[in-house]
Amino acid sequence: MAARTFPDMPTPSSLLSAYASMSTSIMLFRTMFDQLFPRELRRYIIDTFRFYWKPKSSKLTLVFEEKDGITSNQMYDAVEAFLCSRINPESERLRITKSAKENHINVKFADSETITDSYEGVPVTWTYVRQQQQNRRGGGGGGDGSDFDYHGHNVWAAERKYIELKFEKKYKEMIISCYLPWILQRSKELQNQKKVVKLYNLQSSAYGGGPGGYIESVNLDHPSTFETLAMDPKMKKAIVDDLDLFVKRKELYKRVGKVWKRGYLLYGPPGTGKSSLIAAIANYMKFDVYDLQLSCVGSDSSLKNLLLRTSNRSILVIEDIDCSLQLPDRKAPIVSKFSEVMSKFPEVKTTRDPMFSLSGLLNFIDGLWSSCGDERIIIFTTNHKERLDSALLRPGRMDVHIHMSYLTVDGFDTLAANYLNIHDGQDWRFREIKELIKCKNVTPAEVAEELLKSDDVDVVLEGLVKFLKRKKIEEEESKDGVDDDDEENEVREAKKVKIIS
Ligand SMILES: Nc1ncnc2c1ncn2[C@@H]1O[C@H](COP(=O)(O)OP(=O)(O)OP(=O)(O)O)[C@@H](O)[C@H]1O
Repeated sequence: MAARTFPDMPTPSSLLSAYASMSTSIMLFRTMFDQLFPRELRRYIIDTFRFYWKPKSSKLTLVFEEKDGITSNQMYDAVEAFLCSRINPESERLRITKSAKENHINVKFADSETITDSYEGVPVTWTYVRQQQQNRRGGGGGGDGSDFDYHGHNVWAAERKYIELKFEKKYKEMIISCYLPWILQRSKELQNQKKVVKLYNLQSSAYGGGPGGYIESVNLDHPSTFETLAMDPKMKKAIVDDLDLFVKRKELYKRVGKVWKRGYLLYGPPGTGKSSLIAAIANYMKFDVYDLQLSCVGSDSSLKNLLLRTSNRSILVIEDIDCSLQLPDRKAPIVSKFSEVMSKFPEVKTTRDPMFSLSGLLNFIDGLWSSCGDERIIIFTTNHKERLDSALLRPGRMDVHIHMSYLTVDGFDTLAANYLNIHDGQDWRFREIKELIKCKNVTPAEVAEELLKSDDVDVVLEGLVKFLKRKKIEEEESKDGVDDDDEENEVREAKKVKIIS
């Protein structure tokens, strides 16, 4: 059979000559283009051409930066928490962390690791990125571990962390208006389930707080809960109800234009459980605690930097406010430890504001959080409420005043159950102990100390009776001068939780 021929097929030699003439034309065009147009115009034409002819990607990438300026990015935190719950068996790289105080290992997303997820059937890809960036500033420094480059600039490495979300462009609306809000909600639920509450120590860099402020967190391993607190049961209930109401009222706060925050003032003698109550609130709410050392804040601006580093759903604690702020007048400047030290060396120039003021603190509580704070609790503690400036106590600043009293008989029942596992009626000495407690000012801390002295219940209770009797005698000896009315008032006050607003 004769071989079939294709008359329209170009022959190899015709293909070769077509290619040769085409390359000659291109070279000719290029030479003309180079000769006719100046360099800048050529570049402009080429860039425009490239812009319109670049193949368009059908994918969109959203970037979640760890920081938004100097404040933390709530969306990044939410996504990070959410992705920890999405780690699957296919993951190839995971980050493992554990601090000395933690008794479990944390498994986290490692850099460059990718996780695929889907929302309403739309596939999305998450990638975690960590980048070392070299920053440069002129002169000085070096003591913070940074280096100098060959121009004498101070160079230090900063880390940029971000998470990328990639998906088909056509789902942009759905991802932004449905998927991301769902992640925010989900991360909140996950946070509520989290077992570990963190404690951050807020102090400015001048006092060892690191370049931007606070030092690393530790787990708040405080065992105190509302069950273990020796406190009037009605008072406990009033506090728990107030906290529950506060978290439920997001919409109300928004509607009336108030910052979603609640201020508590805990006052009472030392050892009555103010710190224990803070820990109980943190454990109940699962909120992290930021302990602000006012005496370690150099100026209004470092206070601002510190407060901007705190996150939502947290408790800001300022203990012993009367000792931290020594001036009763809110307009008067408060010379901080830092300023006090620096004032002794006038030759040392400092770029810091010279003083830190109470009005700075108050403005912050009101102003700063109105722009970037949600679901915040602020707790002040003091042993001397009467020494505080009325500006601190007014509603809106300190909404609930809680008097932490000396031990009550109900409080003793709680301590006995916690420490000795015995209850009222199980031991004949309870009656005598309660009579002594009723007429004596004894703190829960003192009684707790006695209850720890032995494992033998008899030894402990006998020791406690002796301790209380001894205290009674001591107090009676030094009683002269103490007004009975004052004591009665104290007991009456003890039963109060004052909700101002
Ligand atoms: N109301 C209480 N219920 C249970 N334990 C308490 C209570 N008050 C004190 N304690 C015990 O006493 C210890 C010290 O109490 P805590 O530090 O909470 O008192 P405080 O009022 O904060 O004292 P300070 O004013 O000196 O800081 C606690 O660790 C706890 O063991």
